[in-house]
Amino acid sequence: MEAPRDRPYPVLDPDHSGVALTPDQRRAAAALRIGVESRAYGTTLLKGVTGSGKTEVYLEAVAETLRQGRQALVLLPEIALTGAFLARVEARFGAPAAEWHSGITQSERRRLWRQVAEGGASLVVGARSALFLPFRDLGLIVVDEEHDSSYKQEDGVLYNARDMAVLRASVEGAQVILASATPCLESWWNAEQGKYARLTLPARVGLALLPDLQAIDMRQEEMGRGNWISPTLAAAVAGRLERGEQALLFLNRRAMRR
Ligand SMILES: Nc1ncnc2c1ncn2[C@@H]1O[C@H](COP(=O)(O)OP(=O)(O)OP(=O)(O)O)[C@@H](O)[C@H]1O
Repeated sequence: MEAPRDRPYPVLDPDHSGVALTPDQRRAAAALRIGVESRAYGTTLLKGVTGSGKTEVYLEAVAETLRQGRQALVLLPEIALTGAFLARVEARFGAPAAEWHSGITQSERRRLWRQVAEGGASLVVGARSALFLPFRDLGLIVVDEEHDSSYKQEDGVLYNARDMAVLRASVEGAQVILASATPCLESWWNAEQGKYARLTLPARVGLALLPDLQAIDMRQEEMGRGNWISPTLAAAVAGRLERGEQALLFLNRRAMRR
């Protein structure tokens, strides 16, 4: 007897809602739609500053995949698998996507595994291991924040989900979209070589302004012995504190092992 947990996922409506895209977004979405329509393999690097509307654009490619009756997979770095993204997908397609990550229960896993194989799950949002699900007819893989180091599995079987996505898509006749504001060098090089198509969203949507950025060249700084904060940075922080404001310093948590 079929257990209730093995019921199919709700059907997503590719035309449920959507924002009016900007001309840059429209151009990028049209190129991605053509790729999906081809039902053939292809990889596109979708580059755009934070807030340039990359997600809206790749959701259009997901919509086209659904129209084609094929399945789509959106990979997110583990940490980004938040309710906010799932809520956004649900608002776009009128029903929730299937979720795959380490936090779901064993029975959900079983349900998803079976439904993916039977075609009862048309959109999966997941962490890197979702790449190994037995999709019946996979038409699109989106790797969001493709530069993120959490796509690298470093214990047991070593692999990078970004590369596996490209490999799987080439086997399945599917499209890959690598989305990032700061693509990794490997993807950039593949685009330069013409192996990947490249689409760029040059501007933020709406009135949002980019912050002022300044790179400090440490070779030009007069660093005291044992000091690792440059005088320029120290002065910038002090200036903010004097004005009663706050400052936040980020450190890279994951140092590359040598
Ligand atoms: N054409 C549009 N009209 C109105 N709002 C839009 C449009 N495109 C995107 N937005 C909104 O702008 C914000 C940023 O868009 P989106 O998340 O797609 O950008 P992004 O490039 O994917 O950002 P990130 O790099 O942070 O992932 C979102 O709140 C989104 O709903």
